Parts: sequence; C-alpha cells; structure tokens
Amino acid sequence: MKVVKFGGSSLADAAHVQKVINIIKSDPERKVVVTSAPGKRFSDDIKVTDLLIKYANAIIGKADPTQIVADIFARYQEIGNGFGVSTTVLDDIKSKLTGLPDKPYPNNDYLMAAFKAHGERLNAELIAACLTQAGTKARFVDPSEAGILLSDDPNSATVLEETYDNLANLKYGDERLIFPGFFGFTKDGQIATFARGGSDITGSILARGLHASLYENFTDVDAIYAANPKIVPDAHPIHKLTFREMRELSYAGFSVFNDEAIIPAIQGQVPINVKNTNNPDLPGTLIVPEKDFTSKRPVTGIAGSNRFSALYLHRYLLNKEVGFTLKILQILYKYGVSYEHMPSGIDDLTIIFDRSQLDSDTIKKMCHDIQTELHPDTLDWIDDYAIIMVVGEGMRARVGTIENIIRPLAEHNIPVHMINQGASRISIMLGTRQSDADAAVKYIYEHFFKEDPSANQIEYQTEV
Ligand SMILES: Nc1ncnc2c1ncn2[C@@H]1O[C@H](COP(=O)(O)OP(=O)(O)O)[C@@H](O)[C@H]1O
Ligand SMILES: N[C@@H](CC(=O)OP(=O)(O)O)C(=O)O
Repeated sequence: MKVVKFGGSSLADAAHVQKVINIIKSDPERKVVVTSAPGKRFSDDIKVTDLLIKYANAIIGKADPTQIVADIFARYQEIGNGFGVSTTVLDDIKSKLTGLPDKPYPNNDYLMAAFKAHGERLNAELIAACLTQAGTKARFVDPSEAGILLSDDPNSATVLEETYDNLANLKYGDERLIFPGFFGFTKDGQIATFARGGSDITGSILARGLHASLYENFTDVDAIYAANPKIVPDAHPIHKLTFREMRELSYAGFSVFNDEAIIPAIQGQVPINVKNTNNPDLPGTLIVPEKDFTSKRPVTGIAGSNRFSALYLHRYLLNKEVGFTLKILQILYKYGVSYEHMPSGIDDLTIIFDRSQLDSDTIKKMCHDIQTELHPDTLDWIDDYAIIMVVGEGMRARVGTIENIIRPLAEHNIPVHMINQGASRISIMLGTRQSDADAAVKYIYEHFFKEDPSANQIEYQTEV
C-alpha cells in the first residue's frame, strides 16, 4: 500500500485536480491520499491557507470578512463545478466556511489554527466527492477519526506517539481514504496545525503508522534538484538521496519537502518518492534510508536559507569561565527561545536563531539580560544572517571538499562568517550575509556540478 500526498500546487484548480484523479486511479496501491489546501495557480496568486489567515485576522480584528470568504469559496467552487459535484457538497463547504467564527475557541491562537486547517479539511472533502463523481470509491477521513493527536502548540504542533497506536486500528476496505493534511487534534479536542508546509508531515505520519511500502509526494517539479531551481534554473535533478541528506537540505532551504516530515518516514523506514503531478511518468527523486548507491560527486545538494538571525558575543577568557554558556541558555529558556547552532571560538560565541520565533521586543529583552548578567565586551545582534548547507554522503570519504566550497566564494568576494562541519561529516554549514546567500549557492553549485555533468550519474545497487 502507498501513501500519496498532493501539495497545494497540484490541487490549485480543476485542471490540476483532474491530473491528481488520473494519478490515483492509475495505481490501486495508492490507497491513502493526503491533500493540501488549493495552492497558487500563478506566481502572484494567493494560497487558500493565506486567505484563511486573512479571514482569521479579519475576525480577530472585527473587520468585515465577506469578500475574503467569497474569494475562498470561489476556489472550491471552481474545482467542484469542474467535476459536477452536487450543490449539497458545495453548500456544505460554504456553510462550514461561514460558520467558522461562530465556533468556540480557547484563544486566538486556536482560532487561527482552526481557520487554517479548514483549507485542507474542505479540500479533502471536495476531492473525495470529485473522485466519487469520477467513478472511484473514496471516503473522507477526519484526523479525529484516525486518532491523529498533536501537542498543545496550536500553530506549530508536533505529533504525539499515541497517534501510531491509533492508526494501527484504522480500518479500510476497497475505497481510497482521503485525509486532509496539515492538522490534527490536541487531547482536549482542539484543532492544531503543524508549521507551514506541514501536509508533508501528515503524509509521513500516515506512511509510518499504516506501514506503507512507499510515500509518494506529488508536487510541481520533476525532481529535487541539486540547488533550488529558482536560484539555479538548470540545476541537476537528484535521482536518489538519503534521509539524512534530505533532512539537512530541507532544513536549509529545499522547501520542496518539509524538513520535519522526514522524521516519521525515518522512524518507519518508508522510502519517499518526490514526483511531478504534471509529469507523473518521470521517476522523480527517491529518498532512501541508507546510501545503497555510489556517486562520483562528493556533494549531493546545496541549500541556502535567509530565515536566520544571530547574536555575536565576545569576552576575553570566555573559555575559562565555568557556567557561561549555561547562563546564556537560562536566559533563552526564560524567553521560551530555542537556538539552532552555537559555533564558538576561544573568546567568542555566535548563537544562531530561527528568526520566525522572535519578535523585536523579545530580542531587546534577551540582549538586555545577557548584557547585564554576563557583561560581554561586545554584544551584536545580526539580523542579516543566512545559512548555506553543502550536503553529501560522499563528503565523508573525501579530503579537501572544504577547500572546493570556499574557493568559489573567495573568487567572488563573498565573505563567510562561520564554518561548521557536523560530526556526521555529511554536511558543511556556512554563515553569510543574506544578500550573498543566493550567489553563494550558485557559485558553489557551479564549482561542483558544472565541469563534469557525467559525474552526476549514479549507479543503483538496489531498487525499491
Ligand atoms: N532543490 C529543490 N528542488 C526542487 N524544488 C525546489 C528545491 N528547492 C526549492 N524548491 C521549490 O519547491 C517547490 C515545490 O514545493 P511546494 O511549493 O511546497 O509544493 P507543493 O505545493 O507541492 O507542496 C518548487 O516549485 C520549487 O520552487
Ligand atoms: N496548506 C498549508 C500546508 C501545506 O503543506 O501546504 P503545501 O503542500 O501547499 O506546501 C500551507 O500552505 O502551509
């Protein structure tokens, strides 16, 4: 049995949904289907999830939501009409949408989560109706019925382990099960969502919990490329990579697959196949547990992300002071802030944060506490921070990769603020200015991939 997830770009309109239905129908093993909310139809379109966030904010701010609700409903109506689904189905979608503000919510964070979740919930109901209309037995499954239990973090929840026991009891027959992605329920019965892009996580949870043989993730690109195609338009497709490589690359900017979504697949050892809804016969990219193939290149991919900020701190003899780092961590703990990385020198320390969890007030308070409690000689908040991640299982067996990463940056005058090689030795992380991040990815990519395109060929030793 396969779990198949379709992203928002694959469900943006009736024409795309038709392709999705053809893909589901073409393989009886595609039993469990996970849907996102309708995504962008063109580059400056608005995803339904973003419209729902506007809707929630209008309700919180007591503004008139009529136009936003009409815009959201129009997206479902266009899809439903394309398949001739009954007016009862569309009326039900409309009444669930307009009824959202009347439900009770513990606070505005839960209200926001419930509004966002309806992008996928209503779409899964609609896709089940479209499939039925197209002659394939299909049933919408609510995450509460399946027992998808999440932590009490309404908009960035994590899955609770009990979910997997619950999924073991899920019964299914000859119909396709259509699950909405992106959300589940807390133990108190409130809707909570994963972080943005979290429908990939739902697919991965189901793949583990239902012991799928394969997790197919359908999107709008033919493969995962060795660099983001928006930065390097002709980047090489990666045919196969390992879970660990994917985790590091998606963490650092390969948004094609959510970075947390790899974890349940790792736990369940379910291979993932990223494929294109618009080109389903292509093999796409296979993500596998272990490296069972050889590659002539040390580097598999290069990712870059601007979502970071850093705190730089200098004090002489920092290395001799017992408990210095502990005090910093206590301050971070006090403000509920986690850090991403903490590279250090003899007398200095850089703490790198994911910017999305920080507001300017928290930054000010945190810096104030560090200054007054630890008296650093220098304390600088660096908003302009990007991380570049160069990843490849092949790096472990080779000497001199670091020189090849740094050389193209030096040649193009790109300063590097930090270099960090993890103990796994399959990745090297660099810190740069945000304005240099895309160029850094491009120049490192060109250095490793441009000269010898044949080196990208891989020899498969096993097939999934
Ligand atoms: N290395 C990469 N390879 C392929 N696509 C990438 C990569 N890095 C970023 N992307 C982007 O990821 C997009 C697909 O992810 P996403 O928009 O979340 O799709 P979906 O709507 O299917 O969930 C692609 O259109 C591409 O712009
Ligand atoms: N719709 C949600 C969840 C998601 O995963 O969407 P997509 O599959 O379109 O990235 C979002 O936009 O964040």
